[in-house]
Amino acid sequence: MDKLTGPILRRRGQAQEASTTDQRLLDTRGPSDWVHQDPWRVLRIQAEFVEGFGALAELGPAIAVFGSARTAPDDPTYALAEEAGRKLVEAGFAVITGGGPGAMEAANKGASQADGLSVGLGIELPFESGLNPWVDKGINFRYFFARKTMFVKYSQGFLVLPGGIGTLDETFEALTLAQTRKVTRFPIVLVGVEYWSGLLAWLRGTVLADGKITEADLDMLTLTDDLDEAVALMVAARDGESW
Ligand SMILES: C/C(=C\CNc1ncnc2c1ncn2[C@@H]1O[C@H](COP(=O)(O)O)[C@@H](O)[C@H]1O)CO
Repeated sequence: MDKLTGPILRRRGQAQEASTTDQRLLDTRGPSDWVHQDPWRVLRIQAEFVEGFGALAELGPAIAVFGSARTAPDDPTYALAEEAGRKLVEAGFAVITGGGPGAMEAANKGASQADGLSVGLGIELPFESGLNPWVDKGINFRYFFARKTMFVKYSQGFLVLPGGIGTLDETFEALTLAQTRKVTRFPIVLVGVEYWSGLLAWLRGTVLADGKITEADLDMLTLTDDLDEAVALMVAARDGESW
């Protein structure tokens, strides 16, 4: 016998519902464990996309700045991140970070103090840190994948400061999307020659040498210590010039 529960068809021994969907909706005495189940989570995930798209749709040109959550305020990289935030604003960009501490906080601080748009895409973590005080427009996400979509959709370039696993994840996500042409090619600039050289040497000496990537893949990355060069690349890409 066919049994239809909403759009779901069940036949031949598939678990049968004892009631219809609308009966269960109207029955307030029913169990509430469904709010913790995956089908319900899909709605929360959708809500994150809707809120993110709604909040960021009119942002204008923006650059994502990635970098370590652990960069201390007395670390020279903190000052560099602050300067990056400021210079990006002076070049006409909004600055998007992960909204957390360290390099994210510094880039938001530089952007905010330069009277630019300082955006933080925070993430709910088991250890609470919250949005840093220099975020002027913030969204808190539960799901990393929804948050990552926002970085890629609303940034015209990525400026990557020294960082750890989170920074590497974000950088390689951008590289994967650019390599597979899921996004238009955009600048991905690693700032910090000493810090990033080892990674680039390994990519060239092992990954490229073993045929797992091409020279063109490596060309997607720019390595520099010079923030002006980094910002100039972002500007050229935004203005449709070759870079
Ligand atoms: C580790 C600590 C707090 C973490 N808080 C974060 N808040 C927001 N975004 C974060 C946080 N941690 C990582 N991220 C994302 O990854 C990148 C930095 O990761 P890394 O491993 O530190 O390189 C960053 O760009 C964020 O998008 C308490 O110190």
